[in-house]
Amino acid sequence: MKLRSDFKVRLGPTPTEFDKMPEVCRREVMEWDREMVRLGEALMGLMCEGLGLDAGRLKELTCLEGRIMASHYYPYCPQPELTMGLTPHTDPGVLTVVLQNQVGGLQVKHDGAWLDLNPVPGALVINVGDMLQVMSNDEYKSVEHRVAGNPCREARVSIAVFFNPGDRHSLFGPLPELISAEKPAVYKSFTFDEFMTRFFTKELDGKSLINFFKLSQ
Ligand SMILES: O=C(O)CCC(=O)C(=O)O
Ligand SMILES: [Fe+2]
Repeated sequence: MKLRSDFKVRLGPTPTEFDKMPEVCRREVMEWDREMVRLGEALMGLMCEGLGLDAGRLKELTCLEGRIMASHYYPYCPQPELTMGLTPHTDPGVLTVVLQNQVGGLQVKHDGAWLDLNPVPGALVINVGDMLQVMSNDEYKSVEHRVAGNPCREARVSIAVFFNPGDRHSLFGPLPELISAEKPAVYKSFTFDEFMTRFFTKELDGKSLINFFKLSQ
């Protein structure tokens, strides 16, 4: 049984051509993207400041540029306990912004337990992704999340925008400013291309991908 349908659009660094997008929503997608870039820049600035870095550090590293929008449609599921809307995973990129409708089902793992992220009208969910965990040298942790099977007669709809490094071929690793004798690098450096190749060849199971790039301590 198909649990959900997805609609994915590449927004950057090279956007999908306007006339290749479904006509019914192309203007809205472009407008949403413009707002997401503004929001992403503000969020990344705050995350940098939280690490004691210049507010523009992540932007300089092209982290605003690689954007993908994924819309998910989770239909009603008569036996939700037998299935999942989306299996547990962490998002591979830097940050993710998620808009969800009123149905609910998104859960995050906290202290080993799954907590419901009940929808709040007008609110967005912001996830820290694996690349931000790596670049922050474990100061920020990517969040494990999943979506339960939908028990409501109404469909669940969500729209995620993933912020990834636009530069897929340079090496990324813990930022040098955050490495010291007391806090040595936790991860080796790798390209985002290499990271995504591994992401797509493994089963999505929690945090195993990021662990692959850990240096043995
Ligand atoms: O549907 C959601 O709320 C979450 C989607 C998600 O986690 C993803 O696309 O990576
Ligand atoms: Fe996700």
